[in-house]
Amino acid sequence: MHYISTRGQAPELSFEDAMMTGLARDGGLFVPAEIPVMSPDDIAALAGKSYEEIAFAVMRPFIGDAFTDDEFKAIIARAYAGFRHSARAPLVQLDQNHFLLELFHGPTLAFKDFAMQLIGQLFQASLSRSGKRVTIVGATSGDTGSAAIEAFKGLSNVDVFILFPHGRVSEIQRRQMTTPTESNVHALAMDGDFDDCQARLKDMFNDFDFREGVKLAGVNSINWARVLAQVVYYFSSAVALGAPYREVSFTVPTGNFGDIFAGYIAKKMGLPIRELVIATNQNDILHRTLVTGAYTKAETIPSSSPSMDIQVSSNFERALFDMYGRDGNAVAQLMEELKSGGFKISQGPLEGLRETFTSGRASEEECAATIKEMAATTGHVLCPHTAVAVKVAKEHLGSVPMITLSTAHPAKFPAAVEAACGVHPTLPAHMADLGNKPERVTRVPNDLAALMALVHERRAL
Ligand SMILES: Cc1ncc(COP(=O)(O)O)c(C=O)c1O
Ligand SMILES: N[C@@H](CCOP(=O)(O)O)C(=O)O
Repeated sequence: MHYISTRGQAPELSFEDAMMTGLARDGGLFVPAEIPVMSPDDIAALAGKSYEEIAFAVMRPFIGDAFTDDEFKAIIARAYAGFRHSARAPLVQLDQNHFLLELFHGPTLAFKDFAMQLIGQLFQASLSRSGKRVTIVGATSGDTGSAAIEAFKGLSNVDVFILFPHGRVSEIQRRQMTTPTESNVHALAMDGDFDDCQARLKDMFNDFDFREGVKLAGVNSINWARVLAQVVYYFSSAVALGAPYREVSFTVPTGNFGDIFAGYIAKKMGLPIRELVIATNQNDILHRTLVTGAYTKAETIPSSSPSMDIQVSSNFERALFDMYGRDGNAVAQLMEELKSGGFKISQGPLEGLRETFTSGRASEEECAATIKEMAATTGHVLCPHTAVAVKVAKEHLGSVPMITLSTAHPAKFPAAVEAACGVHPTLPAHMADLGNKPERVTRVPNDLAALMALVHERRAL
């Protein structure tokens, strides 16, 4: 299995090299040269299997010879051992044909743990084999950062620097990143918004001297391994509801497009998915793009679902690559145009996108009203990201089961949840003392040279 860049100019890499490299050297994102397909019989055979067994069956064809079967099984087992629910990703029925897929039972209470816990184990296995050490720099709008810190804290061969937008994450999200005491963890509160953080991260990857000098690695969903790990729960949930014999649809609260792109991969692998619905908050660039055909950046307006406050939706590039017939030059051209504000999608690719995805948006008022209504009618207290998705999913209910991804625990956003429904969601016991711990954070400017100097200075040699 080889991985190619969405911009067509970088060398093909193996799974392990693509994972350790993060961003391709031409600025593109790695995707598999071919998507392995599972037959209906292969999918039927997943019924009754544990999450870990499904994870092995779904991901194994993508990893090539990076790990033996036994090594990979052990890595998967360690990754999910710390989850607080034996099903790992349980389904909860909301209505006759509407289900929530709860993805917040991992250590940091967000869906990011599914991929980050696995990547943590994969990196450790790879680094202990090679004897190398790496510097991870990540950009977060709230959840990736804490999940990365949890997965890599205390490791002797990794430094982890997390850029988050100052003042634009919830207090719980911030404390998750600023209270760990391990010396290899560096929380950086940057001036600007998430797009600025992600842009500086990509700038670091595109500075080859810096990249080589600090042995830069990335664990955002620019890293293919992140997307791959997220494909698994599409299979586990669809099979639980009758796949391959019954179609299902998914609604996914979307920001950086990694999670819904994982659903797209599941569909390409043969999972019978009828609709993949993109749910956006008021920062609705993806919804507008599907409606108008123009990807046009707007000002990011802070919302109660801060992890989705994004304009430059990184993984959309992977979808465009497929829709443009895997033409790297065409994608490179679009990404060049994006630097000056946006681009128009040609008719054929746009039709492809519209056949593959549908979309919707929820305003702040609609998000709050959904939290209130769901608490009153079902007793389920939703996080704002999930509420955005539930609102949009309800507009797409049809004859097949709709699975809405519930991406974070409501206790990560207590102020917004309490304001919406009057319930103050409490943190699980393992995080109960989060508010009493001292914070350690460095305020940094939105300045590439200053950030690179800080990483150089702080990382352990
Ligand atoms: C809670 C939550 N929901 C939804 C999203 C959006 O996911 P993605 O960026 O993969 O589209 C994020 C951020 O990634 C998140 O943290
Ligand atoms: N919403 C994310 C933004 C980064 O997304 P990623 O999936 O590319 O890591 C967050 O919570 O940080």
